[in-house]
Amino acid sequence: MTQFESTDIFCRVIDNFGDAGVCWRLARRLLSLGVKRIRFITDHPEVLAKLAPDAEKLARVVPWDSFALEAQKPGFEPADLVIETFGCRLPESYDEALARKRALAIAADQRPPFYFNLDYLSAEDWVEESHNISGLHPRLDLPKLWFFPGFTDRTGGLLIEDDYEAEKESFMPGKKDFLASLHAGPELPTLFVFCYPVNRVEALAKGLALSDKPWNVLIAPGEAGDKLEGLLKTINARGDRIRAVRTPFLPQTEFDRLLWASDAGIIRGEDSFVRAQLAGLPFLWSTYPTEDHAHRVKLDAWLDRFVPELPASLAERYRATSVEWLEGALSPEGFRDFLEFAPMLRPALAQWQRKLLSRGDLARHMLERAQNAL
Ligand SMILES: Cc1cn([C@H]2C[C@H](O)[C@@H](COP(=O)(O)OP(=O)(O)O[C@H]3O[C@@H](C)[C@H](O)[C@@H](O)[C@H]3O)O2)c(=O)[nH]c1=O
Repeated sequence: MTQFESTDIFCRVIDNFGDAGVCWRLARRLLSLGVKRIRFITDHPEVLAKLAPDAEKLARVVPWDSFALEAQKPGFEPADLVIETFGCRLPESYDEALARKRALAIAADQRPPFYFNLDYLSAEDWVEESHNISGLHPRLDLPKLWFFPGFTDRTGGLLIEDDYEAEKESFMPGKKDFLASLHAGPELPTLFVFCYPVNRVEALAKGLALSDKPWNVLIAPGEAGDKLEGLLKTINARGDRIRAVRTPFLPQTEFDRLLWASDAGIIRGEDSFVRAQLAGLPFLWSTYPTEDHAHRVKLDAWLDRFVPELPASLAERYRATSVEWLEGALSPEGFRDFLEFAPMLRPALAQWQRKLLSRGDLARHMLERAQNAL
């Protein structure tokens, strides 16, 4: 669908996997929509390599510093479509080359390059006001468009593969085999846990022990997972009811399987949060923790949008559990309660998922926006 031949995506990794995770998912979407050449410029290529061992086959992955030097050389050519992510600030040499390319194109009456800043996801109201707003470079004649992902029609939407539903459908008959391949019990209810070290996994461990069912617990790699695994070992020493499984770090293209195979989840950050919603998985969100407590604002904003989908009997229960989990105040009984009511969240989550799908895909919206500017 695209008239853009080349794209440069700039990705700085603050920490963890979400920055590269979102940028790479965007890159894959753009490739599937017909963008031919992608340069993926990142200060942490090793994070990308973990998420996408095949990245080099699909894009040219370039370390940030060497690219900044490359951009200073005569004859350097910026892409037609340029995507800064999360306000990561492009090398000055690149902005200058881009401004030159733009000026030349305009002088020759040709299509100028298009420049986005793709920002973080939030359900807060201000996002609608800030989305799709153009700003100027402080020094150069170089406009840039601020694009925000989001949950409403007045935002850019979410990254959603065209074949998302088909992939899920073709996975589901093999769900038990997948669980068995992870050494989880194929017949047991399954909880997936991917959270931060600040989150109080003690409540999870004790709540699982209180549940009247034995559970599989798929524990993602990381410090919080190490702690949960240790706690579950102690609990199992007293009863051996919980099947704790450390999952390997799966390539991003396989990450959804963990969600599809689960009955409930603890997810985090931005990308796994979106994927859980697309999967219709009952979850508690470990919002990325920040010192200014913006994580609580983000959670409340999302709950304000989602909770009205729930029947009255569940609405406050889900909101309170979500907030208590984020604030480290959830009791073991509260978590056991979540495990019990999680299946009842499914119909509302399915309705929410349909709404998200109907809003269309962020990458497609970006391409349409850039093309409409021509
Ligand atoms: C556990 C696992 C995750 N993943 C992927 C899924 C996601 O793309 C990525 C995790 O990203 P997230 O869910 O966003 O969580 P995250 O916590 O890793 O990412 C972040 O959150 C952002 C909001 C912050 O800005 C970032 O700085 C960063 O901290 O890792 C795999 O591909 N395989 C795996 O096995």
